[in-house]
Amino acid sequence: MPTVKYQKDETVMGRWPGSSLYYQVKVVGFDSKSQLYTVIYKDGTELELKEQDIRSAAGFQLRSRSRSRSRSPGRRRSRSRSPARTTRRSSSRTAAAVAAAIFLISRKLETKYKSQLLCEFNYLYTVYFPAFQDFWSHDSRCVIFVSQKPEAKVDAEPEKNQGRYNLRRRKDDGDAKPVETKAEEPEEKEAKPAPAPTHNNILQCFFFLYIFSDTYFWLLFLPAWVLFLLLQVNMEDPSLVNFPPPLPPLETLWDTQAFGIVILWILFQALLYVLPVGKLSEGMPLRTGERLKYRTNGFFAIVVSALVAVAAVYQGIDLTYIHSNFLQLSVATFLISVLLSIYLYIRSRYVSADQLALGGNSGNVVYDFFKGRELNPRIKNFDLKFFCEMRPGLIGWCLINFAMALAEMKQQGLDAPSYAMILVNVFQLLYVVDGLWNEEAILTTMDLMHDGFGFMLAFGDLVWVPFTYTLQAYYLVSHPNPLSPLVVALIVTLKLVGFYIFRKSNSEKNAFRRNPSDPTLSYLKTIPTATGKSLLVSGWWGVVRHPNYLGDLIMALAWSLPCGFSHLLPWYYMIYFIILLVHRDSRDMSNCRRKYGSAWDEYCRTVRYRIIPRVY
Ligand SMILES: NC(=O)c1ccc[n+]([C@@H]2O[C@H](COP(=O)([O-])OP(=O)(O)OC[C@H]3O[C@@H](n4cnc5c(N)ncnc54)[C@H](OP(=O)(O)O)[C@@H]3O)[C@@H](O)[C@H]2O)c1
Ligand SMILES: CC(C)=CCC[C@@H](C)[C@H]1CC[C@H]2C3=C(CC[C@]12C)[C@@]1(C)CC[C@H](O)C(C)(C)[C@@H]1CC3
Repeated sequence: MPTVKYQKDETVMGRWPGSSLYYQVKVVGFDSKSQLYTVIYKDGTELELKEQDIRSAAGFQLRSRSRSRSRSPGRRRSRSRSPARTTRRSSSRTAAAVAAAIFLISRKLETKYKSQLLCEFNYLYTVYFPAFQDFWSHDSRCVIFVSQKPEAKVDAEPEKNQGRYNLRRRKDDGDAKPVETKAEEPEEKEAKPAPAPTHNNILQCFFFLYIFSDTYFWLLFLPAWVLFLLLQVNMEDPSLVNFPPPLPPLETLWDTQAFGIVILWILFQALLYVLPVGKLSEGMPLRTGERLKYRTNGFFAIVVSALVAVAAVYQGIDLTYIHSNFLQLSVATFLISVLLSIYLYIRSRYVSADQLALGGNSGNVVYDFFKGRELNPRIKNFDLKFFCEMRPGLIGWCLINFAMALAEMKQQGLDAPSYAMILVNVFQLLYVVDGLWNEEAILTTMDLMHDGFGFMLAFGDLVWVPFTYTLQAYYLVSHPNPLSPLVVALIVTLKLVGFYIFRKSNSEKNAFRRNPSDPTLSYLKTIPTATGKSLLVSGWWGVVRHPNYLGDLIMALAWSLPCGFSHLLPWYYMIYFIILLVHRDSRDMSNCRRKYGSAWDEYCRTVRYRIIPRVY
């Protein structure tokens, strides 16, 4: 191609359709008739782009940096010419609030991390106040930050969504029938400019940023919160106003035996995990195109663990030790999660860029330690993230619940556990067993596909899940709540409804992602996207955007109801879960918006509610 601007095999930056994001692409050809370049993205997606949607890689970096001099008159001119910007600039109060926020936040951090923080600001605001994303993504400081990250997305154009492109679906795409062929159209409609953020939005944003993005805050808060809950549940009258709860002497928190027991438990689970029993499942394709293999024998692991636990009881081993030494066991597990996170951080310094997650590589040690750098840390075939997420904590949760049932019988002199305890035990066991039975499905979740493995997940999987998800059972040990058979029947019905929605919707998406041309799913309507993947727009995923969260929330309600309404503590899981799922939904929404662009907007227009039909 001697006369064209970009040559075959040249690495350039190509605009991602429907957005103002640029990725590194390779030129594979030029069609002189249509004047279109065929380019290939790193994940193998081929697109046809016009010349104006391509930038030279070197010039691009330079431009991004030079644009950072925000006081340059040229820049000011180009920004104010954009109609969307004019609207956004209308509020000088907004600008003042942003400036104040930036100033205050920047003072918190060393200069080196400022730009990272600004991007966190953008991310958080995107999550809480999506309108702000558009506004902020034009800020040059963010451009600098993202352009410094390896393989990161780069936003270089102030005039958003003006790119015209011609899409070609990936050759190997085998998705089910599309509901429309929007992505095949040569021209994309102009996206509506986002509404201008208000002064209050900005201040709220600042508040969220200040509190939530502070990794130090979270690092201290999460363990302290677990400690607070565990101290509360031991009290006769647990309440938020018991603050601070009476602290036991510090030296009683450490117990070598408890530490040994936790280590043995993790090793036992690790042994079950490596046994050549069960299926070897393939994970989703990585950025490199590679697919990792996972030993999905979780169901086998829980069955063996249950048999061992029952055998131990028959051998006279007193499992109520778990109840009476709960605090010590949690402290030991916390220590293990910290040691594991340190190991994960150190090893992540030696892996190639391909193996890093997209978040969590900011260069700020504490932030990266918390978020996790490496995507799939493995020791040979032993996948640490997958193992921790699905085994010691999850199966430990059921073991603890079982021990609480024994402790209830002992403490209250019962021959059998109470109805409430049985319901909590059976419901949560069903949830875990279901997760392990469908273990393959976890390979398509956000955590496995996108998140790095660091303190947050290590602590979440090993400490948070087994020691806070068991609070209802723990609570019932010393707070009996008799239930009539009618109430039992109603709660069971609620649980079954929730479970049905949860299972059906998760299975539908999982089956579709694994094989989009699965004949059993051919009745479903889909929307094609530029990435080659399609979005389900009928069936469960046509009712709300996260039907699986809806089912999960209904189940959570059924877990709390058996504990009654005397205290807030057994409702803690329900409250936490609403916050977690609303946050995850927002995070997922902005990720999908980035990934799928206008196709995602189309999906959101068709399926209007996020989690609860006609409500939210
Ligand atoms: N008990 C707990 O503590 C807890 C905590 C969190 C989550 N969970 C449960 O874990 C399960 C997994 O949750 P998750 O947060 O990972 O999210 P998820 O809902 O399973 O996955 C979201 C992903 O699904 C894909 N997707 C979204 N809409 C789609 C559509 N219309 N058609 C096809 N694909 C679509 C997108 O990924 P791609 O397009 O990239 O495939 C999106 O990123 C849920 O059931 C949740 O309730 C439980
Ligand atoms: C440290 C904090 C506050 C959060 C860490 C989050 C972490 C505890 C959760 C993130 C994804 C969750 C999850 C399950 C358990 C809790 C998490 C790991 C899950 C394994 C529970 C069982 C289900 O059947 C499931 C669908 C397999 C769940 C997948 C997601």
